[in-house]
Amino acid sequence: MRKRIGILTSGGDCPGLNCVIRAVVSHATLTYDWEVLGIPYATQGLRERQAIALNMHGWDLRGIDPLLNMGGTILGTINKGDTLAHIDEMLASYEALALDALIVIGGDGSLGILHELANRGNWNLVAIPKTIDNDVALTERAVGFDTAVNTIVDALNRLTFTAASHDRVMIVEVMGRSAGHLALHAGIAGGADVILIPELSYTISRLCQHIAELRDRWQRKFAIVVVAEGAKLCLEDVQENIASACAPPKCGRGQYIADQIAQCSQNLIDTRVSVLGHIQRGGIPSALDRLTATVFGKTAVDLVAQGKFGQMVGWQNGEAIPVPIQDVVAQSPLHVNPQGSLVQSARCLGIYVGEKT
Ligand SMILES: Nc1ncnc2c1ncn2[C@@H]1O[C@H](COP(=O)(O)OP(=O)(O)OP(=O)(O)O)[C@@H](O)[C@H]1O
Ligand SMILES: O=P(O)(O)OC[C@H]1O[C@](O)(CO)[C@@H](O)[C@@H]1O
Ligand SMILES: [Mg+2]
Repeated sequence: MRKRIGILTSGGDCPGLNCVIRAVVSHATLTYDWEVLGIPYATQGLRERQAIALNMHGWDLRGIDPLLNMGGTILGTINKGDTLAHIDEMLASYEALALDALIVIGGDGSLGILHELANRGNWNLVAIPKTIDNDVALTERAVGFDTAVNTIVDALNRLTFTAASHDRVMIVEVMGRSAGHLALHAGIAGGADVILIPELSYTISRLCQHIAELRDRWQRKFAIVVVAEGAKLCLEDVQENIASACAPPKCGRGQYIADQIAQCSQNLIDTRVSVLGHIQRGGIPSALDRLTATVFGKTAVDLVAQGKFGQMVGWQNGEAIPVPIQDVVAQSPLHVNPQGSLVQSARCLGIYVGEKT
């Protein structure tokens, strides 16, 4: 019998989601002649029993396929809501839509929620990792991360010249509440002098010392500081700074660090803060994200064809392979390894990445 599969995107949007949808729809229809239903707004669409028929090639009048390079998700997404309160409606929807399988594209948070739903409803679930945070376990790639890194690197390139022209310390706040992959990758690739991430706490005195050293020892009058939104102070500094007018969450991490740096020395240090915010989630997907999205989408459809459910498509050692969603959820969010090559390389290049653990 002709299969009917559902597909949804959940969690924060990112570049490359449409490219996954394109690959799934193309492979499912061309190779297997299945019907593909898009569930809008993730769990909300499931709850409201909404579905849109997706056909091959969302071509415009000139025959261009916009899904290859369009940011965001044509299905819409959500990253909040009390799913447990509406669990029965969602379970009933899967049955009512007569789905043979559901392909979900999500980050660690979404995969946890959908895995739970699938267990309770006995759904045939296949997952694809996406997130600019890159914190999904058991995969070396997640759709959207590469584009976000490139977006930040582009911003750092621009900020370096204006920082150098004015002898300023530029503080650049990037996303990453609990994992610092984005800050670390972009910071190294973008030539940052300081990278502060949730996994490695920093001290104000070492931060100030590093900025002073750049100036006094290396005659560098400007500096680039990349701060993840979840960067953490060392415990002793937390106690001292708790009463500070601008301690997080009263202010963002970037502004807080700018204030601390400005007070570092008698010499006036001129600071400016750029919060990149949701710019990091926008833009057209990079070539790498398009490739990852395409292979992930194709592999997910094959897993459905083979009846291999409860699996996420992961990227390991240059190949797309199935990994149990249960293990992914148990091991996520994936944190930066403080002893890993990236942190060690950053340190050897004279970047302050927080204290050694
Ligand atoms: N579809 C959803 N429905 C309800 N709550 C959600 C949904 N997606 C995410 N959340 C909430 O957001 C929390 C964190 O998820 P998060 O925002 O990290 O999404 P994600 O899927 O991991 O994607 P990303 O990290 O890329 O945004 C979850 O633990 C959950 O509380
Ligand atoms: O503003 P929103 O959409 O709730 O999401 C913000 C969060 O989502 C993420 O971008 C991941 O997509 C986090 O790094 C960030 O903290
Ligand atoms: Mg997440």
